[in-house]
Amino acid sequence: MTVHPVPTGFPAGAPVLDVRHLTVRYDDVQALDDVSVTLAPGRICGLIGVNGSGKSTLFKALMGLLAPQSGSVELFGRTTASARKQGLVAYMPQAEEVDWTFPVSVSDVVAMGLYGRLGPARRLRAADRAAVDQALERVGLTDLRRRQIGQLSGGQRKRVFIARSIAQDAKLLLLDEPFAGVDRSSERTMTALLQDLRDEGRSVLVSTHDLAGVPELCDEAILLHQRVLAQGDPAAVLTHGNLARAFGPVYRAAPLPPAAAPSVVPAAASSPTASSPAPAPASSPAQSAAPAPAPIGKP
Ligand SMILES: Nc1ncnc2c1ncn2[C@@H]1O[C@H](COP(=O)(O)OP(=O)(O)OP(=O)(O)O)[C@@H](O)[C@H]1O
Repeated sequence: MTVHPVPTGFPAGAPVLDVRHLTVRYDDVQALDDVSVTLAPGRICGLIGVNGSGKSTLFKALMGLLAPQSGSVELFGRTTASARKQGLVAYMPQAEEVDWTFPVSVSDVVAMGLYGRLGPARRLRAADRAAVDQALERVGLTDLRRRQIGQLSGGQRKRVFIARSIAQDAKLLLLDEPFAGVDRSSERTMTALLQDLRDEGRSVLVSTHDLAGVPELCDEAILLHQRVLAQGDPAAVLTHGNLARAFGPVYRAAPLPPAAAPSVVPAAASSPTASSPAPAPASSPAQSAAPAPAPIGKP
């Protein structure tokens, strides 16, 4: 398959993701405070942070699923709505946000990645069916294509979403904890797959609690704690000092070198409200509406 890593006319070297001064609140909870990040084409960026540090909120803001109080998001130099309409971006929400009982098969879900380019009847043409088949084959799920989506293992479900983004030919993948609940073997398979997609010129923003896997998987990392504490080369970002700032007392009580870090950072690690380096400004306007859950039918 010929892959065009960025849309035609997109300036060479421009960031595919450009977030500036993004601030998001849920009523009295400050989730993101003045977050600015960029991502270049053909890069995998790990998004690291304690539970509650704002990772999922950032993904939802990038997808336009919630409205920030201030700041801007550009994907491929355009609005999120425009990038989504053109199928440039694919999003894998956290597993608990997906209704796995939805009566659709594995191949139905993968085909949903094509909806943006189908007519209102959503009838698949031969080329569309071929794209679904190729995507399923690429993630190793051809044999399970007729299964109801909920009848898959955790790792297989994650691969369905990656297949959907491949069928869609998304240039930017936003993956919220794709390794959660996935065994080591599936994690290795997914790591190789994401690196292949990266090598085709696609970009990936991936949140993970697996600190030990970051240097192998990622070209760069962002350490988030309401604010961006550090962004850059994983070795420069995942230092003792930065990890202690990001993870608080739990990390300080049992510091570990990144290479030997536990595969899952304890969920009991301090929340931003417990050891916030970025206290919420009292004057920020409140956001009362919770973001809409990501239905399985929307790429
Ligand atoms: N719908 C909501 N309404 C109110 N507060 C929310 C809502 N969603 C998230 N929050 C709060 O916003 C903050 C950031 O949450 P978010 O889910 O973005 O963190 P996270 O880094 O993704 O956490 P985790 O690693 O546990 O998934 C937390 O304090 C959380 O409790």
